[in-house]
Amino acid sequence: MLLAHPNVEIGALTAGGSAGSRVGEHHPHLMPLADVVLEETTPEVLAGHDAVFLALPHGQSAALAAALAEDVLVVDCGADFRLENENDWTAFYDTPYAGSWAYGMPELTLGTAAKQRDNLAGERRIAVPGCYPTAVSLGLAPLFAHDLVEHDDVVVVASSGTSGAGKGLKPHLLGSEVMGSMSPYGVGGGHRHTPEIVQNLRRAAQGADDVSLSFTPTLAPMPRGILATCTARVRDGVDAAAIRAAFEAAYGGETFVHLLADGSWPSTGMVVASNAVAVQFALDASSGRVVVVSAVDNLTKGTAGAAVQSMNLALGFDEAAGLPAVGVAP
Ligand SMILES: NC(=O)C1=CN([C@@H]2O[C@H](COP(=O)(O)OP(=O)(O)OC[C@H]3O[C@@H](n4cnc5c(N)ncnc54)[C@H](OP(=O)(O)O)[C@@H]3O)[C@@H](O)[C@H]2O)C=CC1
Ligand SMILES: CC(=O)N[C@@H](CCC(=O)OP(=O)(O)O)C(=O)O
Repeated sequence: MLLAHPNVEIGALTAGGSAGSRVGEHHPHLMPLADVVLEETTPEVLAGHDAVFLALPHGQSAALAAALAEDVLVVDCGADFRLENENDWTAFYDTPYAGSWAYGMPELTLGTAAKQRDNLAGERRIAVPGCYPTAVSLGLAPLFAHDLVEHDDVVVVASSGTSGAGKGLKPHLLGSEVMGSMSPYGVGGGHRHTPEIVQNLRRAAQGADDVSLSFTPTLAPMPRGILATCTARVRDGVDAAAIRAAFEAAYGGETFVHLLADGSWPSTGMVVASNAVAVQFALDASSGRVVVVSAVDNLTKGTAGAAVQSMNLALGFDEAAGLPAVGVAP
């Protein structure tokens, strides 16, 4: 995305164990960068850039960021600075709590009158959201902002492609284990994205402290994409027109988040390789629940796209610069 960005010149590209090798050995599709040699990830190598993107394993960003100048924009794709509450961090991560930064989800509605993008202009430290929290929070936030659902009866099941787990070797992620099979993980409140989603829904509901969530991730045999199916109990008297109005108020003017036309449902295929979010809902009158389905590409809107969009806002560029607004088909 940065290669296609009109305001960006790429500087140092750094790595861990791969330092010293060529970009083309790891990412052959990045042909213009094929012969660039990856450097060590040190404050010295990163110095002198206007913006630095970190995409390190959790817990490794804080020390590096602290060694970078305060006027340099640092965008962290890891979880290190996403959570405001130290107890939430220590419950799910095993490194010391490092604090929280401005949260890089511009379209998150904060009540009915503000968006998270208002908090990103001019920022120099930004935490990129997790991929599941992106799909789930953008799907549910308008309902919380407009007070249409009960806060304490939210159930989410979401499927992710395997690239969500990174490229490291993991026993359950061998091709032969994943292909032709779907499986749950982190069941029973065990996934570290649960507090991040709750934090976002609380922000949407302007600080409500009674939000609770049952979240179950599942691994799907596809390279990329997340499909989140979210349900919540609607408040008395809430009808489909009120729900549609809430989504239209939240996303009517957005470039990347789309409430689909009636009868059309999100799929991961329709957002692959784009920064788009596809959302649709149905009111299930028999159960008194609204069902919201949302789809994102975990590697675009779910990480790198959100990082570039956040940079654009922080540095005053066109918010959509360099970002693919539509995906590829078939
Ligand atoms: N994949 C996804 O869908 C999403 C990922 N994220 C976050 O983005 C970050 C990167 O994710 P992803 O690319 O999938 O993870 P990977 O595990 O695929 O890559 C992590 C990279 O970090 C490098 N690295 C590890 N330790 C160091 C170090 N000490 N110094 C410098 N580089 C190091 C490794 O480089 P080398 O190979 O050279 O050792 C490796 O390429 C993570 O924080 C992840 O949580 C966020 C949202 C979605
Ligand atoms: C399929 C898969 O394993 N997905 C990852 C989520 C990746 C991501 O967005 O999250 P972080 O940035 O918080 O790592 C997981 O469940 O841990």
